[in-house]
Amino acid sequence: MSHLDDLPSTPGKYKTDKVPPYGILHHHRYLRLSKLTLWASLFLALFLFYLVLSPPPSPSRRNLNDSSASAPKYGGSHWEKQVRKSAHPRSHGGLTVLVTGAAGFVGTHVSIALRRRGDGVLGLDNFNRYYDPKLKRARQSLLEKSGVFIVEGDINDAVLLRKLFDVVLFTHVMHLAAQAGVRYAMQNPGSYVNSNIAGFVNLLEVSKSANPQPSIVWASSSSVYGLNSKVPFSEKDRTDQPASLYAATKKAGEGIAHTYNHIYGLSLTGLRFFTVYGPWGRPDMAYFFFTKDILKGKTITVFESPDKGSVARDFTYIDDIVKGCLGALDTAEKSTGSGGKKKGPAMFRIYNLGNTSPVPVTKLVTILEKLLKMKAKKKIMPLPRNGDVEFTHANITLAQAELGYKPAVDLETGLKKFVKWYMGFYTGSKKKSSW
Ligand SMILES: O=C(O)[C@H]1O[C@H](OP(=O)(O)OP(=O)(O)OC[C@H]2O[C@@H](n3ccc(=O)[nH]c3=O)[C@H](O)[C@@H]2O)[C@H](O)[C@@H](O)[C@@H]1O
Repeated sequence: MSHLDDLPSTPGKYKTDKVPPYGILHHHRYLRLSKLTLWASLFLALFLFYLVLSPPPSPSRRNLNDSSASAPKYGGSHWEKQVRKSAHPRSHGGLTVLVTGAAGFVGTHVSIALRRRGDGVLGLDNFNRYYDPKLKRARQSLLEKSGVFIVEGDINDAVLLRKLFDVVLFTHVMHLAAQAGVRYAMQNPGSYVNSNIAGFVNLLEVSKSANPQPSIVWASSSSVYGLNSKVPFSEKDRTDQPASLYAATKKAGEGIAHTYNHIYGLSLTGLRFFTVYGPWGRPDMAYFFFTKDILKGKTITVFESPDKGSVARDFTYIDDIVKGCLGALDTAEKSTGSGGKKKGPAMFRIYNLGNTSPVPVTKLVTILEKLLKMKAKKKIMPLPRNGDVEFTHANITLAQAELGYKPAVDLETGLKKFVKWYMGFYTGSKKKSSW
């Protein structure tokens, strides 16, 4: 057995042996060992010297989703000024909100709504390439016009997050940055773990250590109901049968959030969104790419359930979702901890934000055909085993009672607004939507 075998596996517990006081043989062996130790120390010193001198790895390189391999785009007095200005509320008593995923679909709408009513909003987004970053950049321009600055960075970058909390005393975090999409989870499972689990934990870690701790509202998903067949879905129903990795990471997020609420006194509110759609939406969602494909004369695939029935979704219009998000922010109590220490129990809430009227996907197609004045080329296919569930239907009693949430837009009205925006944005049609 070499002396190296004696090294304990736990770092920091290693103690050097004393000089053996016996026998010449042992003495020679000791001299050889001392030389070895000397060389090892020299090598260690050089290695440490190299570590001190070499720059830390760029956070963007540690991040699977990041769109750029360049150095982080933050820091400096000009940057800090922009951050402070954007986060500063214009109205007395306004909130100071960090919106993660601000260049995303829901993030853009929520940021603009907050800014319009006088709250301070700072955006954070990594502009990844899950879908066309040009759309995200267009949303960014829109936000800039409203006075919302987006910091380009990742929720996994703890140094950046701590910096933001140093510069601004956020009262709230609206956490919308996530790897979305149900079916893509089969292609890129790591991205879901990276954003929806690791990124969320990173944000919670930084938030729990902040002083004051912010109140956090975050996006969960209707997909957590998975194979639950009891309708409409109520927050009390079982959520232990996810049908996709996406759903599993969103469900994990709810458990993780509960832990941080329990241990650190963070005020946390999870919103289970039900298939959100509307202007500036996500191109990976069916209503969006159906529109694109119908206009191009391309065949669309419409899934049907195993009993040949239609698959249905509780499609929820973006403006209704925004009202639910603002209601959640406004009713969120303060976190009770500070600097990583819990001082008392804090609120933990979960709400469904749906529309309460599921619509078959076949009906969605019929409405689009009418609005686009074009017949869709349809291919009906049995629902593949790709994570999709057959239907969703929200019970919103709780959100109605506690957040004042009241969805008001039906699918036809909402799609009309979406199509108007789509034509204006992609085809340059004159009939542009308001923003
Ligand atoms: O409610 C939610 O939590 C989720 O809503 C959507 O997920 P999903 O409802 O699956 O929305 P789409 O991907 O737009 O699909 C809508 C419907 O169209 C169907 N579909 C989709 C794609 C396709 O080619 N054909 C088709 O019939 C799906 O099976 C589904 O019933 C979002 O994409 C998720 O990010 C979100 O978390």
